[in-house]
Amino acid sequence: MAAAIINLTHLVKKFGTQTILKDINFTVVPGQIVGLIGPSGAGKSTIIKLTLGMEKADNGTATVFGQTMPQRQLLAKIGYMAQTDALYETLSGQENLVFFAKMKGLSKSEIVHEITYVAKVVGLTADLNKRVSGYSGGMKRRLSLAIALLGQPQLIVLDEPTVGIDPALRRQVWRELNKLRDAGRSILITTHVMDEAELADQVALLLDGEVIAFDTPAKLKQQYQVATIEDVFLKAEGVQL
Ligand SMILES: Nc1ncnc2c1ncn2[C@@H]1O[C@H](COP(=O)(O)OP(=O)(O)OP(=O)(O)O)[C@@H](O)[C@H]1O
Repeated sequence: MAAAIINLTHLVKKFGTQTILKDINFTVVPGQIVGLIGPSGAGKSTIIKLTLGMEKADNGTATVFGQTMPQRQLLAKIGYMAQTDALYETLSGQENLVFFAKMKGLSKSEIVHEITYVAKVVGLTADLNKRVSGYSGGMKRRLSLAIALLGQPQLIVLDEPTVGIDPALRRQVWRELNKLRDAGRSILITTHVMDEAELADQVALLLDGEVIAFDTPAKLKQQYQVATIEDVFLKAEGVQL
């Protein structure tokens, strides 16, 4: 098995007296899409922040490319889309993309090529010259996703990327994620959309501070004797089906 790109071992995170994450263990290997699902407030974003070194664990380790984050030299290898957009509202979509492409250290010719590609993936080509302050919520999410994809990063971490994205475009985004996975990239994605979780290679089911299941969607459905990932989720929560 290829070396893990993300490796989470016995992660514990507390906020005040509340233990949000009790013992989190899973890996993401090259050429794999891992979908992290769990109820609202379960700690999905917190896992991502611990992974990327934006929060500090109370116990356990999180490594990315074998190192504890943050590591400046690894940032160009990672595309991250946060749950809340961090965009320059007074700049156009194009100007935002150029800014972040430069931050990632892309060359002038790469910038032109990469912006054309990512804008097409998220369906923003025609809107690139508009100011972001005039974008809808969905357009802002799409721009954030485009920024995460810039520079063909080896690891892509997406926190609820398809909120506010219509079904046709969501499919297009997933087609692209599959292509990136097939090219050997690693993708960690959190989602509330259960039929989206079915598209991941491995699903990590987060409940009560632990990953209670980590398997392919097919195996999870078999294990829980249900037809959909939504039902796996409900059954795991103890809901009578
Ligand atoms: N900086 C913080 N200080 C205190 N509590 C926090 C902090 N960050 C997160 N929490 C709490 O930790 C819990 C997990 O939050 P988190 O955002 O990781 O959940 P989530 O699974 O991503 O939720 P959602 O799906 O609604 O985005 C929540 O109860 C939240 O209120």
